[in-house]
Amino acid sequence: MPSFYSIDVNDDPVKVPLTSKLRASYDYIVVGSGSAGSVLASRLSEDPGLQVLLVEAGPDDRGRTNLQVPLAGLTTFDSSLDWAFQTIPDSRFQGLKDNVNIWRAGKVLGGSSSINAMIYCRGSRNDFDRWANYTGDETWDYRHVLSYFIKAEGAQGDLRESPYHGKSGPLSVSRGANVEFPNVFLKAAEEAGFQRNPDYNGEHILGASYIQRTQLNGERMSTSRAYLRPALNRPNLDVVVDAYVTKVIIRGGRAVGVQMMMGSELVTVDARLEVILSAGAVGTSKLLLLSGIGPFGHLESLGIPVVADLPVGQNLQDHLHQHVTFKMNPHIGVTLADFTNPFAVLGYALFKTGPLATAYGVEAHFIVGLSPEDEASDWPSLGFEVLTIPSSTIVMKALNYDADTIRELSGQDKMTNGFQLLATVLRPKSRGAIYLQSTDPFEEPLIQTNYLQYDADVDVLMKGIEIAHRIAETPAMQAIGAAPMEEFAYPPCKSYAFNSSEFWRCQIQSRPVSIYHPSGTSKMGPSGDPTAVLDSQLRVRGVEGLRVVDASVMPWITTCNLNAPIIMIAEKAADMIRGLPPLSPTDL
Ligand SMILES: Cc1cc2nc3c(=O)[nH]c(=O)nc-3n(C[C@H](O)[C@H](O)[C@H](O)COP(=O)(O)OP(=O)(O)OC[C@H]3O[C@@H](n4cnc5c(N)ncnc54)[C@H](O)[C@@H]3O)c2cc1C
Repeated sequence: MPSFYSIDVNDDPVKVPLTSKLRASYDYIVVGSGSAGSVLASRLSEDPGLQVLLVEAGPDDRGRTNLQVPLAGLTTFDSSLDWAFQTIPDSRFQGLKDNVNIWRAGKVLGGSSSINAMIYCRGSRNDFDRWANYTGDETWDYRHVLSYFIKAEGAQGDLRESPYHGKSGPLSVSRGANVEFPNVFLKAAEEAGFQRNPDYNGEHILGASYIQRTQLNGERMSTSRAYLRPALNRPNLDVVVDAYVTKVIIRGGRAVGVQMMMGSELVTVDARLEVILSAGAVGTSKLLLLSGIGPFGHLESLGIPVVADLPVGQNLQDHLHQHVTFKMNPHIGVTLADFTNPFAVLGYALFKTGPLATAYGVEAHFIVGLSPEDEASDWPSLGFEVLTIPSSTIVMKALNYDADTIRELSGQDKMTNGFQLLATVLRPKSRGAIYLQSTDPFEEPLIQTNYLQYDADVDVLMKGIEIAHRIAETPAMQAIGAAPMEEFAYPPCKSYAFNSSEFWRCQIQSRPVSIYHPSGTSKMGPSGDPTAVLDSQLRVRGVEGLRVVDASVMPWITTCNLNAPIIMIAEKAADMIRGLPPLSPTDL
């Protein structure tokens, strides 16, 4: 990390100490401090009559500049702050090192919200209406959950004027272009026949828009910063870090506590009311399975006594993307050199804008419904994250491209100006699963993605590639010299004519990459549905005192990024757990 990054952007100079002494028991134990867990711990401990423990496997996030300066977040990949889960090798994925996807996930206070690209996008109205129809619980419909999105949000700038946005919640959301390129992109999208959308979290989601970010004054707004730090002084909230939960203790069909490793010590803490798992889709699946809650046959094969026979780990969904990469002439985006460019660093230090304020270079969002019905009902199936940064060895390593590709493409590090359109399948048909390898809680789980199981998912990516090229051919793009990067081909695909459909099918099949949205592995559902793990109050079926609140609970993945909906889920869950009535629905 260059020394320039010693700019102090820590907003907690007092550094309230985290808990050092554990009590023997708490009313609620929340496992995992990510997008969901930090929200829950904060909201539950608003009631001074409740004692709450938040347990996090990773360290404190405060004082770490790379978790605060948006562009520097890239340096967390493959560091001790990244779980870097590996999927089961798939021989189709020859363009990836060892044929695996590496799933980035935050292992630190704030979880993945501390290392993500900060895009704030709630999803389509239809996503939530479908959850409500399926569960039979109307409080999951859009009009109800919108009240929780609004409660969470502290919108900045012009967003505050919209009734769809919240003004006084803890989670700052800002928008703004930090570099010039998104202006060109939005003009080009219009020239290609797509609508501009002034606010994809407003009345409609479809269209091309400037990005909205979980950011305040150019700094990252993780859930740790937004929710946890203001609550650290509460005497009824204890937070332990570097504490790895190994199982939920269940006695007589009731969750009564957790077991965790703290250093070399195995510690047990009791829960008087509930244990709440917010360890992310992978972490929560592992913990439930280790605790005897999962598919009977799988648990039995490992010799784990079965507490509840439930489809934990099944229904795994993720958003998969294909990079489409272009060069351009002017310096109107972000370049690798900006990391150390004194002007960029000084500009950020003084004004908190410029390339360093962009998270991984994402500056615009472009969301498309591919059929006339989806267009009419405002339900996307294809999305683009618009990255104003060219590809590079750093990016390719993060995506786990194989050594041949990285060697072949290493010349790109010298390329200064370029952009990437990440065509993403937003409503995947493919379903994967998470299993245990063994009963060792420290062993990696088995993650079977089943990516591209259905041609329909490949077709969405193909359509995305076509649209990306259409946009690059517009007058606005031609004026900046936009041109596809032929040399960005995965070597075996070079035998096909560049840009032919065979070429792109080959690229997609050999190198499909996640945007790190695993979800759905402990879905909520209606009573009597054997495919559901939770009821619509997020309680684990057949076990008392145990809930799941994180990405796992989604019956269907939402059609945009996941941080915002997970925060909404946690806000809503906090009211359920405290026995408060749900917020009234909006009339929007
Ligand atoms: C690199 C990256 C970029 C992304 N970009 C975006 C984006 O721009 N916008 C967006 O909306 N979404 C984005 N996402 C996705 C989004 O951030 C995640 O979907 C979301 O944060 C997941 O929330 P969660 O609460 O389910 O899990 P997490 O936030 O991952 O939290 C789980 C927490 O549990 C802890 N934990 C796990 N196991 C244990 C255990 N056994 N004991 C104790 N603690 C444990 C983990 O360390 C972690 O802190 C991105 C994700 C990544 C990784």
